[in-house]
Formats: sequence, C-alpha cells, structure tokens
Amino acid sequence: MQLPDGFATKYRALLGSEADAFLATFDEPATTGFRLNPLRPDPTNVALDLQAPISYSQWGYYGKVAGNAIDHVSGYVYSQEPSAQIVGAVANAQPGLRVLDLCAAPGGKSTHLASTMAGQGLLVSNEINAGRARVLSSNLERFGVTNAIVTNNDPDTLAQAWPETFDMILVDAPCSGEGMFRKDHDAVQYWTPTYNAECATRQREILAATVKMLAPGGTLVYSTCTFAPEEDEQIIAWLLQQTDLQVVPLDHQGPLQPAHPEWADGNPAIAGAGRLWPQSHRGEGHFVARLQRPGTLPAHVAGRNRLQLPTRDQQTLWQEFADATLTDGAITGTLAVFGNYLYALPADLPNLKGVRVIHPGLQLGEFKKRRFVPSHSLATALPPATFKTVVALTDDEYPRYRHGETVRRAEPSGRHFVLVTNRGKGFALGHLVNGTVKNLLPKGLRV
Ligand SMILES: C[S@@+](CC[C@H](N)C(=O)[O-])C[C@H]1O[C@@H](n2cnc3c(N)ncnc32)[C@H](O)[C@@H]1O
Repeated sequence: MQLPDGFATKYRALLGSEADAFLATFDEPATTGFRLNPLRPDPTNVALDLQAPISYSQWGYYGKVAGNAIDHVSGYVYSQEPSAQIVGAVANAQPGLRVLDLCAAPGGKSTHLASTMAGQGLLVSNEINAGRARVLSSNLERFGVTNAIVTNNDPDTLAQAWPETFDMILVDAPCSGEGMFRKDHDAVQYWTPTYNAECATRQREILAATVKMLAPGGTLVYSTCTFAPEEDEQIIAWLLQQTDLQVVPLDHQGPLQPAHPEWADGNPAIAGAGRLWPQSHRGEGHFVARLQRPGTLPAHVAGRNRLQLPTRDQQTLWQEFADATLTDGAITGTLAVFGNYLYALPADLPNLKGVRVIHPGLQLGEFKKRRFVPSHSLATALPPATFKTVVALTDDEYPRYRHGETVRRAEPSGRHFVLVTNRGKGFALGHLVNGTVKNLLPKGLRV
C-alpha cells in the first residue's frame, strides 16, 4: 500500500525496531470477524465456522459473514472487525446500568454493549449524523435490542439535557482511522501530518461535553481505531489534567499491550490504557481506555416525560393485533405513541426534553386510519416462540421472499399476521390471507 507522506517516518521514530513489522502489515489483507448474539435463545445455532474464537471477545470469532445469509439478516451475528471487539469487552456494561454510546453509528459497539446488558437497563445510542443514525436504528432493530433508544444530537446538546445522568459512557471517537487503512482507502487519502492534531481537537470537544454527562462513580470508555498518540495517549493525558477522572488499569493479557505514557506527558497512569497492534495480533489495531469518576453511582432520576399514551381506539387496535398474533406477555414496557407509531419504551428513560429521539424503543407498529400495521422490528426482536403462527421457509424460498415475492401456505385458513423464518430464525413478517403469505419485508431490506 502507498502510505501517506510522513506516515512511515513518524512511526519509525515512535516504534524504533518494531516499525518494520508495523509498516509491513499495511501490505497484508484486512482481518474480518463477527460476534454472535447472546440475546438469541440459541446463539451458536449459526452456519458459520466457530473454530477461531477471538481471545478477548466473549462472543467474537474470526471469519466473514455474507450480508444475505440468514444468520446476518435475522440478527444472529454482527460483522465487526476483531480489534474493534476489544471495546465492548473492556466496557462490559452490566445489566441495569444507564449507558450512553455517544458516537454510535453504525452500531458495532452498541450491539456489543446491548449484549452484555442482556436486555436490562437503558442504552442510549446517539449519532450526530442523521443518515448514519437511521442505519444505527436498523442495526439495533436487526440485533433485537429492546432496551435502547436512538438519538441524533451533537454532544453539547446532550450535555445540556443530561447532566450527570449516565453510569457509563462510551466515546468511540471519530478519528483519523489509521487502523482502517487496509479496509478503507479513503482513510489514507485524508491523512496529512496535521490531521491527527485536527482530530484531537474534535475529540477534546466531544469529551468536554461527555464528562458533564457522567454520574459520580461513572465509567468513561474512550476508544479510537487510530495509532496516533495525539488522539490516544495525549487525549488520556488531557483528561487526567482537566478532570477528576482516573484511569482504571486494563488487564494487559494476551495481545492487549499497555499504552505509552512517554508518547504523552509521561503520566504513568496512562499505561493502564491499552493498544492492540496489527503486527502482534490478528486485527486492524485499536486504542482503548477505561476511566472512572470518583464517587458512588447515585440512584437514577426518572425523566418527567409527557408521553402520548395510546387512545382507547388505538389501544383496542393494538390489543386485537397482539391477541391474534402474539403469546401473552410478549411485549413489556410502557406503550406510547410517537407520530402514528406505537412503541414499547425501555424502563428508566431520562428527561427527553430538548433531545432529538429518532427511535424511542421497540417499534410495534403504525396506526393507519382504523388499522394497526405491525412493524418489521417485531420479527427480529421477539423469539419465534412468541408468535402464534410461524411460516417456515425452505432454503429455496428464503431468497425469493427476500426479493419481495409471496409464498403459498394452505394452513391455517383465514387472515393472520405471521412470523416468517428460515432455519428457525425470524427475519420478516408476513400477512397470510387465504393461503397466500403477503410479503411485509420493508422495501429497503429487499434484495
Ligand atoms: C468511529 S465512528 C463510530 C463507530 C461505532 N461506535 C461503531 O462501533 O459502529 C465515530 C462516529 O462519530 C460520529 N461523529 C463525527 N463527528 C462527531 C462529533 N463532533 N460529535 C459526535 N460524534 C461525531 C461519526 O458520524 C461516526 O459515526
């Protein structure tokens, strides 16, 4: 690979005798990986090779997942570069916490946070870019995350709305992406000798807002996919100088190496952060640090949100659908209406005033005149056992349904909303009417 001018010189000076091995990795192919989904009842039931686990990532494996494979489409797996999986592992967000993923799209780290949270507590996945926030929503929906809301705000707006609100905040910062050079040639084009300092300015701005949102006793996880000390060790040095945060030393086991205080202000605490290097492990490389605010986590303060509850007519329409389609207790949480859409909200929502929420929980469906039309998200959020009628597709029928075609089933007669599965995995809804399963897969998900 043709590396940008100044890049090799910089890393030769930093890495010394290790520089040749580091620079040689840029001529190697990029590494790929995926994570299984522990939110599924049978997470290892996938048609993928699970012979090569990623040592530091509980559900992580080396390998490649085809985008059209049922394992991907049904949310049984999430494709994520191996090194990036260190971040969710270090965060290890526990069930019951209130967690903010501030720079969350497209959702690799958010789905990992949701995995360790096991459906309990609140995950706020925020993304500043509206288009990317929609992709984030759809990826959380596919992974079956029901305890998350998706917001689309800049960090300063959120800091105003949510002072000292979160037990844990992940800042997977926008960065110069040197660890993406092998995957993304655009990242190479952007790099100049001053680019790292420009990225660091933005990272400090994001973190200044972040610190305001962290509760006493709360944890900040900071990560980048770049090797630049300006965006890594020097950011941690700045946090230690400017705030009361303290580094929680990582367990430098296996390929996770200590960070380099000498590349910042020499504060030895910085060594507690960690680096994955491409020359010493199978992955693109990552930086991660865990920091904590002194104090004890306070009890969560419930938001005083004025929710629009379903009208009596809407409640009746929903209940008719739920009674005919789902088993009892399939949906929990407060039901609220946003626009024409009905949602099941996660518990423990903070104040939403002033925040642009684009996805306030599990979308159940849309009220259209006197009808209730269920949302696609039900197909991947709920286990097949919660649907009263399931239409199982053969491997021949599966690609045709994804294309938008109907299928025929003689049984049961009448009209039913159904879950459509392949290999036992729900991936779409259908409407069975007189023997024909009408295809309810959203147009954007058809291939
Ligand atoms: C490294 S990516 C996040 C990847 C994501 N965490 C994942 O695992 O899929 C950084 C994100 O930060 C967002 N971003 C860019 N500028 C930002 C800013 N000033 N404040 C907050 N987020 C920003 C980008 O749009 C991008 O989605």
